[in-house]
Amino acid sequence: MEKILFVGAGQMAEAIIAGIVNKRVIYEDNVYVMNRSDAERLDELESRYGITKVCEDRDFIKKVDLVVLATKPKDVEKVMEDIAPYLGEDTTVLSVIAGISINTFEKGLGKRPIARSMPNTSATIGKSASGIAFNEAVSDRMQQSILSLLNAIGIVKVVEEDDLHAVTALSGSGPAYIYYLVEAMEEAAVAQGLDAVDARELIVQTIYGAASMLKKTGEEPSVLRENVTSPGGTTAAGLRSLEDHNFKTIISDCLISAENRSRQLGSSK
Ligand SMILES: NC(=O)C1=CN([C@@H]2O[C@H](COP(=O)(O)OP(=O)(O)OC[C@H]3O[C@@H](n4cnc5c(N)ncnc54)[C@H](OP(=O)(O)O)[C@@H]3O)[C@@H](O)[C@H]2O)C=CC1
Ligand SMILES: O=C(O)[C@@H]1CCC=N1
Repeated sequence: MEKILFVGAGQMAEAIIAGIVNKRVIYEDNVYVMNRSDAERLDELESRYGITKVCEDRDFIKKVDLVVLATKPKDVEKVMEDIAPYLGEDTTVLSVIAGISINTFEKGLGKRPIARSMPNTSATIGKSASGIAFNEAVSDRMQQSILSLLNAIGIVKVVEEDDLHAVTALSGSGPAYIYYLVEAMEEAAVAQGLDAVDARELIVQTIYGAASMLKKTGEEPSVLRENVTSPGGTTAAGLRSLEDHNFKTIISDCLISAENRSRQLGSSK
């Protein structure tokens, strides 16, 4: 793949750009970005990553191999209208937009190679957990190129398109749940008398250590949990409180709400 153009220059576009440029999957000279109106933002991305902004020159879109759509779902109709006339016949489109189906893109952009993915913002440091589905027009070669891109920013699972709603709820939104957990643990620890800075460091290391244990030992989470839990001890007391508050139901409701919202975003188009 030679040239990539990001349409949309927000949080998610930057996370992917940072990941692929820092990992050298593609030279920054071959990465381009455009947005709707925020010129300062394009300058910021240019100077931060050495990539190139595309402003008025819509014909440039014809010259790229891959267009990454990274706008909000509500803007998708307008974006498709804006870029459709300029897409080359074989240009592949990779969406990172939550909820919007491949079928919607085929209708708005014509039958062409389309990949629909769901990365997360940890792409910034090469730690995204992404899901992806392709339409049948994406060649094996292009699939491999796109998978290489997503592998460079973390891990990627190829899934049935419909499962992307669940992936969005799980790993697309997932970092926010973990950050919320950190906020809650920190507030509670400070209320118990710990220094906020110490508490933050202890929490981050605890989450990092637990995630690393899961990854490195390959052990079941329930086994690792039991290893921590002494009979009649502190962990058992803490876990009992989580059970009393229906922790698993809370998490299940959280994922179902997010999945439903992803479906709604798609069906309102
Ligand atoms: N943030 C996250 O954690 C994740 C987000 N996503 C998905 O990524 C997408 C983008 O999210 P996020 O980066 O947070 O959003 P932001 O609001 O940060 O960025 C949206 C970008 O889209 C641009 N834009 C809007 N309309 C147009 C248009 N007509 N033509 C060109 N550019 C346009 C905006 O430009 P301007 O500023 O000039 O208006 C802006 O640069 C969403 O669809 C979301 O579902 C997926 C995974 C994770
Ligand atoms: O909140 C959202 O809709 C987007 C999709 C996944 C993460 N952020």
